[in-house]
Amino acid sequence: MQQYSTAVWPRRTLVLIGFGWCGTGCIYGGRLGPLGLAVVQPRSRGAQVFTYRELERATDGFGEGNVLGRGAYGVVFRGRLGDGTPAAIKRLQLDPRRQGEREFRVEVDLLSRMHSPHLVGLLGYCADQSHRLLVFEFMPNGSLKGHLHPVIPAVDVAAGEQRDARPTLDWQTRLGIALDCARALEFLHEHTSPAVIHRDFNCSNVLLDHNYRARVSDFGTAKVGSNKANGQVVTRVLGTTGYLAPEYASTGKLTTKSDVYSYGVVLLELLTGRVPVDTQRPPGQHVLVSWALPRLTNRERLVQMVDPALKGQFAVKDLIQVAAIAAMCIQTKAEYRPLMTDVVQSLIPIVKKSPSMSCSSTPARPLQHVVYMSPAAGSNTS
Ligand SMILES: Nc1ncnc2c1ncn2[C@@H]1O[C@H](COP(=O)(O)OP(=O)(O)OP(=O)(O)O)[C@@H](O)[C@H]1O
Repeated sequence: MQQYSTAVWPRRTLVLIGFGWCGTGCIYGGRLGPLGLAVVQPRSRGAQVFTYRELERATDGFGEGNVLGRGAYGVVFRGRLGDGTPAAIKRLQLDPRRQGEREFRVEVDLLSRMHSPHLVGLLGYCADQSHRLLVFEFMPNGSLKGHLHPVIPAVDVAAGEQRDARPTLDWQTRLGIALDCARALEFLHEHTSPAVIHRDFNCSNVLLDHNYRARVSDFGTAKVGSNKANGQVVTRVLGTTGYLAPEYASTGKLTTKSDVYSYGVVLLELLTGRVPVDTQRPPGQHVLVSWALPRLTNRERLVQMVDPALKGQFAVKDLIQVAAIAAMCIQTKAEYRPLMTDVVQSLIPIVKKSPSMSCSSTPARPLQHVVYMSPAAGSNTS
């Protein structure tokens, strides 16, 4: 029983009490609401609770035309809430082992407490009978993956189209995205106590707003670390192929440095436009990290490995600096990888050169700098 997070909805006001886990079950305190939430007085703005009917209305009955994307745990729909707010509504598919239920609880619990302009905000949720839905801020430019690695419809491939119709992200936009993501992870690792380890940082979990500013999403598999250095915990290996830090993949030993490795992979994707694992490429080029590593420290080979779409947009001096950051992040030895604060500080002067990017060390929206968390919160058994 511990830690408080707030959840507010128009008619009833909630504060979650003891929203924690004990083995496979949950412990709650106070008078119980839909999720076992205790009904008490408001403390701050938080996530709204929606009924299934409200979200059904918001998405025109979860129509196919409103599908924004599909992930491992469910389908995401575009919607408009009763007050007109645009939203992305994720309807979780609960499997027989109720895997989705655990992700739902972790996501509601963590995002109700953590507020940063670099994380996708949770507007609310629905736990009506067996329905589990999460309501997020709508990010009009979708995922970074959709921009870097667009899926070309089969019909366009047949017609000889090589690329998605959307313009390719330019160098400065990519740098800005790299900085926003670094700040998101810095917030989780260093401004939250104990640290939160995202555990599945990859380019499909980076979403872009109307200005192509990035925010990190998908906290369903996140872990709250211990109070040890880097919040080390030993856990079941979850995550996405190509992004897993070697020590985590082989031993399950998870630290904030596992996220730093995944960040390095995303940085490589931004630089090269390549996916982390591509078995269609010639031998020796299947795994992005192994292909890129020797090139990152060789000026000539480095320039050649950059996404051809970025030709003529960058100064080689800046490229070398970004490559050096990527090389540090993907080091095999976790302890040699930098802290995300170091990454942020290294990127700021490079991004600053662009007049279009805001890169003051104070974010545009006030950052809630320290969020004290119970170690049990988010400590899902997986
Ligand atoms: N807040 C949002 N605003 C706009 N689009 C979103 C939002 N959240 C998700 N999407 C879209 O829905 C897609 C699916 O998201 P989801 O989080 O379910 O899965 P994923 O991250 O792509 O994959 P996985 O769950 O396997 O990690 C995203 O790739 C994105 O295109």
